[in-house]
Amino acid sequence: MKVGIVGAGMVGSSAGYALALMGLASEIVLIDRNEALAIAQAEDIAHAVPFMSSTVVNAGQYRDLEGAGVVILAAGVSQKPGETRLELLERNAAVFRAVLAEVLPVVPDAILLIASNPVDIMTQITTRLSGIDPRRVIGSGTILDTARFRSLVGRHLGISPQSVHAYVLGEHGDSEVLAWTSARAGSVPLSSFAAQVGSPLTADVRAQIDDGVRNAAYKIINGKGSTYYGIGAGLARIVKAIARDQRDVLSVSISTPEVAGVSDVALSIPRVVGAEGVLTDLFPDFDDEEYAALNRSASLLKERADAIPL
Ligand SMILES: NC(=O)C1=CN([C@@H]2O[C@H](COP(=O)(O)OP(=O)(O)OC[C@H]3O[C@@H](n4cnc5c(N)ncnc54)[C@H](O)[C@@H]3O)[C@@H](O)[C@H]2O)C=CC1
Ligand SMILES: CC(=O)C(=O)O
Repeated sequence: MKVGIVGAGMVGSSAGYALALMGLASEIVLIDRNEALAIAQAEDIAHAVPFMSSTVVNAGQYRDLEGAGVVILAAGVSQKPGETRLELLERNAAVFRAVLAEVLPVVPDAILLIASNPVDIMTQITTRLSGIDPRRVIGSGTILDTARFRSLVGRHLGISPQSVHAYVLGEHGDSEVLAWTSARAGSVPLSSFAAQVGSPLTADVRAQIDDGVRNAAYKIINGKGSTYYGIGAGLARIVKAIARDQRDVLSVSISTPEVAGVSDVALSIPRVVGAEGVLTDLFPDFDDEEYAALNRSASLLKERADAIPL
C-alpha cells in the first residue's frame, strides 16, 4: 500500500520511519510546506530502508499522493511547554482547511489518519469538511495513551505490556478516562491479577499510573520539546491494521453517533480497524465514575468542535 504523510516534522517523519522499518508500505510520500524539510526527511528515512525493508520513500507534491490508500495528516503546530492540546485548535483548524483542499481532490477515496492536535476535534473537523464516510476518517485518538497505560501497568505487574488489555477512552488530552473496570492482564481482571502476583493496585498506585499517562506529554515536552517516537509507532500500528485488513481492536477516534449520552462526537473507544477503516465500535463495561468521566470528556469535545466554523 502507498502511504502519504502530510507534515514531515517530528511526528510525520517518525511515522514514516516506523512504517519504513516495519515494511508496511510499498511507497511513502512525504509532503510539507517546507519542501526542503520533506526532502531531507525522506532521504534520511530512505537510508534506513536497506537495513529493514524495501519501502520506496520520496518527498513530493500533493499530486504525488495519487494512489495512496492511507494519508496521514500530521501538519500544524505542536504544544510548547505548559500549553494544552486544545490551545492549538484554531491554528491547526486553519492548517487543515488548507491541507484538505489540496488532499481531497487527489485522493477522495483514501483513508485519512489524523495525528495533529487536538486530534479528536481535528478528526471531527476533517469529517465535516471532507464529507467522507466517518469510518474512513480516523484520529489516532488515545492509541498513544493506551500504550502508555499498558506500559505502566505492565511494569507494575512485571509483565509485557502486550499482555495488558486496557484502554484509555475519550479525549486524547486532559479529560481522558483510564478504563480500569474493563482492564485485564491475560484474561484475568487486573485487580485479581495484581493480587495474585503480590503487586496490588492500591489507590496510590492507580493515581501514580493515572498521572503518568495523563501528564506524559507535558513531561516529555518539558524535557525534549516534543513527543514523536510513541505516536510514530502508534500511527504505523493503525496503518498495519488497515493495510493488512487485520481487524485489530484499537482505541482510535472517529465521529460517532452517540457516546456516553453525547451525540455526534469524535473521541476514542475501542474499535475494530481493518481495510475499510473502522468496522465496529465497542463499549467496554464502565463503573458509574468512568461513565460520568467519559460523559464529561465527550461533552467538552463536542462543545469545542461545534464552536469551530467550517
Ligand atoms: N496524536 C498524538 O498522539 C500526537 C499528536 N501530536 C501533534 O502532531 C502535530 C505535529 O507535531 P510535530 O510533528 O511535533 O510538529 P512539527 O512542527 O515538527 O511538524 C509540523 C509540520 O507541519 C508542517 N506544516 C504546517 N503547516 C502546514 C501546511 N499548511 N501544509 C503543509 N505542512 C504544514 C510544518 O512545516 C512542520 O514541518 C502537532 O499538532 C502535535 O501536537 C504530537 C504528538 C502526539
Ligand atoms: C503531544 C501529544 O499529544 C502526546 O504526546 O500525547
